[in-house]
Amino acid sequence: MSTDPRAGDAAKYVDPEIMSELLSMRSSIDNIDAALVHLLAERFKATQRVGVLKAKHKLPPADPGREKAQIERLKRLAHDAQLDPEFAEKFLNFIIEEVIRHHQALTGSSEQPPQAPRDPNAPFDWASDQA
Ligand SMILES: C=C(O[C@@H]1C=C(C(=O)O)C=C[C@H]1O)C(=O)O
Repeated sequence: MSTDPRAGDAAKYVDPEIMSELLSMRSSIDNIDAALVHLLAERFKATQRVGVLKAKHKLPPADPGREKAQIERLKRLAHDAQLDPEFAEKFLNFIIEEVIRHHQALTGSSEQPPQAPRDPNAPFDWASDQA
């Protein structure tokens, strides 16, 4: 029985010579996934600082204009990098939703973020929530 965490179920049905090629590719995937986790951790530290600033100065948790610009920018970058721009948009919206949830928790707002996927053209209606 294999104890290599990269092997997964493939060890049961993949020939040994193909398996070593697969394991080598999975090593790169492991490194990339580790980098993604570290990058996300740094991004959430940065957005948490923004959330503290917003709470301190009573600013709304969401900024739809900033989100729209950021999503458009990342879609252009994704396109240039041969990554599906629609996927990049969904991924960023997923992260932003979580960030807004954190910001709402810091401000004590009960506003629920819109369900994913967030429409970048539909502004988050912070003002009406304050009425
Ligand atoms: C981080 C911020 O707060 C929210 C989260 C954003 C993000 O994760 O990129 C962008 C805009 C805001 O809706 C910000 O205002 O900069």
